[in-house]
Amino acid sequence: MMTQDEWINVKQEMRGAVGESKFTNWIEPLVFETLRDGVLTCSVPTLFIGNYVNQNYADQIVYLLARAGQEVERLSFVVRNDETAGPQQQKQQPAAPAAAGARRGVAESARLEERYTFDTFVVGKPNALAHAAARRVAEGGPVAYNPLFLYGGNGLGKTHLMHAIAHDMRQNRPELDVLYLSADQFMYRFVTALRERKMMDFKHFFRSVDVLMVDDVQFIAGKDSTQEEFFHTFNALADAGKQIVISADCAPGEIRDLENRISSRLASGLVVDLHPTDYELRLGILQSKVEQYRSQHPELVVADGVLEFLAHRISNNVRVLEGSLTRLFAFASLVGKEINLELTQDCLADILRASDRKITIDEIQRKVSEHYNIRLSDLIGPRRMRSYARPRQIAMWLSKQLTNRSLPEIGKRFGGRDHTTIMHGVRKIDELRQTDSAISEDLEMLRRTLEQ
Ligand SMILES: Nc1ncnc2c1ncn2[C@@H]1O[C@H](COP(=O)(O)OP(=O)(O)OP(=O)(O)O)[C@@H](O)[C@H]1O
Repeated sequence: MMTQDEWINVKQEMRGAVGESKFTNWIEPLVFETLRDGVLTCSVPTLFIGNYVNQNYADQIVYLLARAGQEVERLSFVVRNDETAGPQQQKQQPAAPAAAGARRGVAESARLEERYTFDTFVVGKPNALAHAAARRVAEGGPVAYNPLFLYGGNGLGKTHLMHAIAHDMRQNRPELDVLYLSADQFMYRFVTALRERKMMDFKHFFRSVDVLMVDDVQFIAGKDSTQEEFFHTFNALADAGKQIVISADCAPGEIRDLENRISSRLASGLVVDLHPTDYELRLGILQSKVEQYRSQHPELVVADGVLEFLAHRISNNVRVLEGSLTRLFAFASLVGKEINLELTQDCLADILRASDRKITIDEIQRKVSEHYNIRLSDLIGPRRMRSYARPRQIAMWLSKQLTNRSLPEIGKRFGGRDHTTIMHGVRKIDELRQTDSAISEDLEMLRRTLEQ
């Protein structure tokens, strides 16, 4: 025989032992129901809580009960609803919404854009690796890349690839619960759960998925409690062998104000970079978009040379490229003309002017030598001291990233060096920026000033 008061005392002792937040999350919701044949039964809002308590706190609770003179061998949990709640049910929110939402499938995650599929994703050198990794994750099997971390600049296709993974899974493995959402939606749900005191539901919701995809994770950097919760969610899922896919605008180690333990966890799977588009990829994307449009508007005629012109002149960002085409299509159908070079130049004058601003290797070399306070001639010249060699490799890396110049062309601008030297320099910096935060910060800073 055990009284409610004795149980409350045990709970209060647990409060002291586990701390306030764990107490609120896990112990407070336990409502004593019966003690029979050495089995203490409590009701809980969700079975998840029961399982969690069993795994993490059962021994401690049994020990405290023994100290209070109660012989308990094990704990058992039943899920309560409003009608069956025990006499001292706390102000716990009903569990129904989370339980019902638990098996929600892809459709109940954030809205997925229909057209963001693998079929509509054009693959080229700059995004081949990211595409292959995304495909592999969508296929499933043993979780080889966990997490898959996709990063790259604006409009390079991160969201498209994430939606493509989700679409693919929905089609081929409908039994999986796939949750896709942006990091700000994660934060919004977290803050709402806190405010409405529904943290249990929140935790249950996120820990019950098979695949978690969080887009633009840089958004939670600097938001302390959201980061913390994200970290726990991440660990719980990863430990349970669930697939996680994350995207951001830069590499894990380069996300400002993101705690180290989180960035190193994010970097613990496969980290893949979507590089700025090159001419071939831009042309391929343009051709594919025109084909898609023409399948519905066969009257559209695009003169020879227009797509090549656009692929040459418009920036890396695929969003800008798409926007240009959409404007051209609208304009052409309005005036009932074919899209030729003249119409293109008229219609896109502002976009073309804006993308005229190209970063040059000269500019990069100047900025880098200023930043490291060395002479331009030393940056380009033959001296091999580390204090020159490292900035030189950084300038090579930036030239590769921010211009469309080939390795031999870059080599020529660095005192006539061979393209293999440039390749070595670029690789070295690629390695260092993963491990050396000073270098990765320098790169980010230089990139920003150059892109202004
Ligand atoms: N390789 C590609 N093939 C076809 N379309 C692409 C490709 N890359 C990007 N796009 C298109 O470009 C647009 C921008 O892509 P997306 O939103 O995925 O970029 P993002 O990397 O998530 O950008 P941001 O960081 O700004 O959110 C989308 O309409 C997408 O369909």
